[in-house]
Amino acid sequence: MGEAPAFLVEDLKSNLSNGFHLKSKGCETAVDIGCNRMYVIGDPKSESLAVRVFDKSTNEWVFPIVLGTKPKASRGHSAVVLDQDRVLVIRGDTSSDDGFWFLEVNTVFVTEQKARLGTEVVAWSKGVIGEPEKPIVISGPSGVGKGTLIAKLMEEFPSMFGFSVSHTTRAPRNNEQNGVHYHFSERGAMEKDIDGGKFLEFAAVHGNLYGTSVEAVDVVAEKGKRCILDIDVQGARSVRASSLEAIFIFICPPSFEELEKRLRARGTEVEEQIQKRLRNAKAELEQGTSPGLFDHILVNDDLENCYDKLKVLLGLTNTVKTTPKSELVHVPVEHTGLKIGEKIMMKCGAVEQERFVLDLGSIRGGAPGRTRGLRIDAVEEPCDSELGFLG
Ligand SMILES: Nc1ncnc2c1ncn2[C@@H]1O[C@H](COP(=O)(O)OP(=O)(O)OP(=O)(O)O)[C@@H](O)[C@H]1O
Ligand SMILES: Nc1nc2c(ncn2[C@@H]2O[C@H](COP(=O)(O)O)[C@@H](O)[C@H]2O)c(=O)[nH]1
Repeated sequence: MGEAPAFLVEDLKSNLSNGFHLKSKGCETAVDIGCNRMYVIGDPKSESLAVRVFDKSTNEWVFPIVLGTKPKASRGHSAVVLDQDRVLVIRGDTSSDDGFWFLEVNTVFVTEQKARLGTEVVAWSKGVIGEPEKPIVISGPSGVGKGTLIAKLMEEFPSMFGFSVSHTTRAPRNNEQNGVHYHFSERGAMEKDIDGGKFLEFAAVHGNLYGTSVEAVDVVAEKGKRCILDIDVQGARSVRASSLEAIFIFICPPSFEELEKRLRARGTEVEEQIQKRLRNAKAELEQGTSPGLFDHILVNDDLENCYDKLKVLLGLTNTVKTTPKSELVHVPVEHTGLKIGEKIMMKCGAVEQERFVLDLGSIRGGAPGRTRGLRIDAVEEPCDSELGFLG
């Protein structure tokens, strides 16, 4: 689909038949993606960018289920239809690290959710400039030492890594805090959230439900940190199949006997649970060490030795690496975006001196995660006149 810059609510009024009246003013943007569908983004009463759909074939409003972390309402926004699947929403008065959001209306993920939920669904995916470091998925049987290794990593590199706090229906252990080690949840509430599409992955593990919410990963990314997920093999397989590109590491015990010893020595499980976890460990070890799922396998024999190997494969030896921050660009309240091929030509401000090009040519991912690989390029002067847009 070609260029389709945003138009404001006044335009929408004149486009809608049957005298439909919109009460709100100015804070809404309507985009027509074809197929008799008009998406209205924004609502002055809402703290986030709300979405509703006008079905032109029935002249009725549809209020979709909105999945993903929603962008906060901003002082002005615009929208550019990218294709029949996605709309790029540009928030005004923001910096570029929170300025570009994708509203997915027909992507594979959204289509699946529509079929599953039997209703209209849209999903937000935040646009990330550049190539952030991939999240790290760590799996392995219970008691192998995943948590111990992760704790060491977080302690040595506190500004670099953030832990994805999972939800679980398991009861907390004595030393565990809600919201820190897990979000301890009622099964019903967790199942409802799973049905509502709030989870990136979930699995029944040792008789309880565990899952990674999209928000858990977003919270870490929001802090500019690299996300670590401690999840079981089933969860790792789901993440592999999702749009989240991650590094997958499987931790093995030196022997089954040692695994049992560690699990017992930890003293957190009753005998029945220990037996269950050891039974499950056999299958996990088989799946985890078979080719295809994990990128790296580490044997946690001597803890320090294993930790050193983990640091080597994460490129952390010798130097404390900091994630390079791409240069931030300010997106003012007044701005316009025009789609030309894979690029969005941005002109900013009342006098339109600030200009840049948002390059979508390498984007990947998308809901239920983030859309990565956006690039901001400076505008080269000759293209102003060629494009007849900026000059
Ligand atoms: N290399 C090691 N040698 C000896 N003991 C270890 C080693 N690594 C971890 N441990 C100990 O083993 C026990 C289990 O470790 P940890 O709790 O980190 O396992 P886990 O894989 O996170 O388990 P779970 O999946 O049940 O959360 C802990 O008491 C920990 O101190
Ligand atoms: N699929 C998922 N597995 C998870 C998640 N969070 C933790 N886990 C795994 O569960 C077992 C048991 O953990 P415990 O804390 O009860 O000992 C362990 O293998 C974890 O890796 C999750 O969000 N999804």
